[in-house]
This record gives sequence, C-alpha cells and structure tokens, in this order.
Amino acid sequence: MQRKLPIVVIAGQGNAISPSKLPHVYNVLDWFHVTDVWAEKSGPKKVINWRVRLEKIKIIEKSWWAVKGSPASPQESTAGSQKADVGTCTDCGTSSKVKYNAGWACLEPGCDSFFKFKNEHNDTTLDYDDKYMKERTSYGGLDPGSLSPPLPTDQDASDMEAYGFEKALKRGIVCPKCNCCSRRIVWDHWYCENSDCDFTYTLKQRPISPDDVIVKAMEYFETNKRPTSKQSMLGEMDKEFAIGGVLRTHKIHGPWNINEYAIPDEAGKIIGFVRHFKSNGIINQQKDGPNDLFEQMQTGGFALRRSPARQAGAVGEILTSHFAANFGAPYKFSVKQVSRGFDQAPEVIFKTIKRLSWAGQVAVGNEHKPFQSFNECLAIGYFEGSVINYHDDGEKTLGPTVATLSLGAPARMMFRPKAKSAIGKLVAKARTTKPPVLQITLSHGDIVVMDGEKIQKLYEVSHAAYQDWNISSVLTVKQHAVTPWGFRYALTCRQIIGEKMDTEEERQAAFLEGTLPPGSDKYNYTGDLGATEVVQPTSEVDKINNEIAARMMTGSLTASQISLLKDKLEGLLACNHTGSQQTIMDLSRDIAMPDTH
Ligand SMILES: O=C(O)CCC(=O)C(=O)O
Ligand SMILES: [Fe+2]
Repeated sequence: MQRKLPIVVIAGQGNAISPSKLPHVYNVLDWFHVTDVWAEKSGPKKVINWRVRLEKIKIIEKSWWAVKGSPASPQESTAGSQKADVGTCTDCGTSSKVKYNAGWACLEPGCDSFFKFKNEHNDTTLDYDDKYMKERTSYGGLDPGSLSPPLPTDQDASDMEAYGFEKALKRGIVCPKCNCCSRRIVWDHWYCENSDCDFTYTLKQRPISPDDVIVKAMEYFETNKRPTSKQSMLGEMDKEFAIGGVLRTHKIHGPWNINEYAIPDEAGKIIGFVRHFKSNGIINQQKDGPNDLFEQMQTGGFALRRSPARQAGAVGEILTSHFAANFGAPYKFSVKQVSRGFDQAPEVIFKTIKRLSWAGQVAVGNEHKPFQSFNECLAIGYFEGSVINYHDDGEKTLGPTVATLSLGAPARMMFRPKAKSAIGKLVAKARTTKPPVLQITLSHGDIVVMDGEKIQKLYEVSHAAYQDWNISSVLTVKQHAVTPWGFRYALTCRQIIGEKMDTEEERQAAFLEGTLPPGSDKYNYTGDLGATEVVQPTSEVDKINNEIAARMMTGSLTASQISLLKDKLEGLLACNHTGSQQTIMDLSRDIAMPDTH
C-alpha cells in the first residue's frame, strides 16, 4: 500500500460476490490499488485474519464484468466524494475507519479493546459499512498501462534477431478482439481460444541453417544455465554414460559410427538394444540428407501442435511442451495426436521413413525375422526451452522397433528404469524415481533405434507373455526423456500392429493410412556407403573475393581500388541484384584490367 503498487485481480469462475456471472475459469479483472489493510478477529476460532481492501485504479471506466445495462461510469467515482466515518480508541489512542455495520471497533491487534464492538454482533452481521464501501481513494502510483501485453510484432522479432521458435514466442497472447487469453497451441501461429472469436495471429518464422541453429543453441545455453555453472554446451554434450549393467560396444558402418547399448533386465539378461547412429558432416550434407531435411521440415507446413498432456478439456489442462503431428497409421502416444494418412504426408516424411527403415534394418537385421517396416511417423518440433519428459513408448499395439531421427539443435537423451521395476535403486530423496542408466547426446542427423531383442519370440508365445515382456523389455522398463538445447525436430517411426487394434475401424485406419504410396520407393536410403564430402561449387562472389585477395597479395591492385571493388561487391550483394550475375562478371573484368579505369 505504501509503495503504491498496482495489483492485477484475477477472479475464479465460482466467485460468489461478482455482480455478473464470470465467463472463464480464470478472469483477469483489472488493475487495482490497495486502500486499507487491517486485522479482524473472526471465524469460529476467533483467529486474527488480515483483510485487504482494493479499489480499481481506473474506476471511471466501466468494468467489463459489470452487470449488463449498468451505467457507463459508476456514480461514486470521484476520489474524496464519499468518506468513511472515523473512530478513536480510548485505550490505545489509534484512529481507524468505521468499516462494519456493527459500528466502530479498535483494529489494533495489540490493544485490549481490539475488535470489541459496543453492540453485540456475530460474524454473519459483520457486513461492511455502506459509506466505507463507497469511499474513493486517489491512486498516487504510476500508470500501470494496458493490462494485456501487446502482441509481438515482426519488428520485435527482428529486433531480438528471432527466427520464430524462441522461448518468448511460445508464450500465450491476449486476443485484441475479445481479450481472451490464448495459449500458443500450434507451431506457426496463435489462434483465439474463445470459440466465438475468429482471431488468429501469425509471426513470420525465418528458416535457419543447421550451423546457425547450433550457434543459437550455444547462446541459449549460456543465457539459461545456472549462474554458478561453469559448464559450456559442448562440455555438457560430452557427458555420456552407460551404467547399471548397460553395456556399450561400437561399430562402424560406412560413414556411420554406431554405439550399441545392451539393456539388461533385473537378472542381467539382455532384453534389448539402444543403438545410436552418430552422423557427421559428410552424411549431413548429402542430397536429401539431414541438412536438406532440416530445411524441408521448416518449410513443410506440418501443422505441428501441442496436445493436452494432462486432464484434457478440464480446468487444469496442461499441454505438452513440444509440438507434434502424426503421419501414417494413427498413434496415440499417451495422448491422441491429430493424425494424417501417408496420402497427405509431405515428401520429407517419406525421406525420413526410408532413412529410418534403413537404420532399423541395419540395427535389427534379420536376426529373429525380417525387419518389419515402419507404418507411422511422429514429427515433433521443439521451440527453444521445450522438452519431452520421462515417458515410455509402450503402447500395446506397437512393434518392437522404434527409430528416431534428430534434426537441429543437439539434445540429451536419458533412459531410466521405471520405479516399479526391480531394476536399479530408487533415488533416496525422490522415492518415486530412479536415476538414469544411460545418457547420450543426440546431434543433428543422428538416429536412435530402440529395439527389444527376443520380444518377437515372446510376443508370439501368448498375449500374457507379450504383456509381461512387451517392452517390459526396453520401452516400458526403460523410460526415456529428451532435453534439447534449442530449436530441434525429432522424427520417430514405429510399427503399429493393426491386428492388435481394438476395433475394425481402427484396424482399417492403420492399414489404409499406414500404407506407403508406391512412388515412395524413390526415396530409398542406402546408408551413404562410399559417400565423400560434397564440394560446393565456388560462386561468382567467392571468385571475385579470391581475385581481390590474390591481387592484394601480388600488389597489382591499389588499396583504394580494392576498397572500391569491395564496396561495389557489397552493394550488389546487399540489394540482391537479380542481374547481379552479369554485373559481377563486369566487376570481375574491372579487376582483371584495373589500369583501363
Ligand atoms: O525427441 C526425441 O528424440 C525423442 C522423442 C520421443 O521420445 C518420442 O517421440 O517418443
Ligand atoms: Fe519416446
């Protein structure tokens, strides 16, 4: 009160003293200021409760929650026009306002006369005095400005050098049309969550290269790490481990490095593998390789969206931190995803499926029976700061092999035994969790294949055995979590077993939507065996820069000629001259024959 701070009041839907029925679960009323704070002795136990009286700062303006048809401006709006009566305590000498209909009482908790009224009263008659209620107090603090934050503009995004996936842009907005607070639910725009309002808002998202995304990820890491931490992102990326009986071996397959982690059950028997295919510059830069896929993901229009992670539709609904879209056979993944059949999938999804099918085949081979091809692909997008917490991919309709392609910023992936499994020990302080046994770093282009060995055999034995083992082998025993260090995509392919679906309709959908179109074979991936570095052809601009550099070294151009040429070159590049090819050629000639000018 003394600091004259403006306060926002939010009223719940069930608020009984609101003059009108409040429309939302949480209703942001307006800016208020505190006019009085006092102690009261009330309730059955006659304990001291502190009371606060607030007045709306812009009381002259009609409140949005006012009863329909009420006057545009409340009558009692002028400060000082109404004054509460004041009484003084004969015991302690303090004065206070007459606040209650029951009359005046001393409001000094330390005084013997505290809360003693002349007349008998009970708590139910302790209504507030009308004069006190109508008192108006001038507000001496600063104008708090608009209650709703302004919409971020393209200019704001450009000022913060944003690409459109920054943490600040994942915040919700206040609809300028109807004032409804709306969350960022879809990847590329906001829409008003009030079903009666049609407001949508889009902020341009600029494509970013894999190199720049890593630079941004490092900046994000530096600005968001604990102030006491000396770690760099590169240092964190090196912190990989396999403990608790998880065994690591290493293989080379063409240009791929593959770390293989054998996952034991409680008896130490190997029940599955996590295979980490580590990509590199050569793989990443091939045609339709991870660099191209990263670009295509950004321009593909995937309608990635956040789904309710908890209490869908309820007051406490919580959305997933990441955005997702499913293609192929419908897949539930804890919560139902919006799913589109492969007939509606963009090309990049087929390229991904073929790449991951290759990895699945290499990882699983024909050890037990031929590798079952994938019929589903879940695309996940992470804004800066988004994560996927510990979960398992253990749907009963799921085949044993799950493969994920990482694109963009690096990420930490962790596996831990479930608390209820007999593997590992519970964390002493948090008795419901176990520490991770496997931690790996997923970089741009990497692939992870999770596979439950011998599951095929057990799966065929009986349904009960399947339920026990299912991925009681890898996936349900080993929960996993992924924390990306910046803007990232993860594309995960699974085998959805249509026959295990509950209804005929679901079985049909899995079959129809999960069948790859015949033309998709043209995207087959064969592992980049024998691939070499792709040498980028030198551009005209590079050639000129090289010429300038060479002539600088031989001294055949004067310093002023060099700076003139550099200026010209920069000018051409800056205006992105469409005819620049020809002009640059002329410029090149200028350099070749400097003496003729
Ligand atoms: O982001 C990732 O790499 C993994 C995503 C994942 O765990 C999933 O889709 O189930
Ligand atoms: Fe997962």
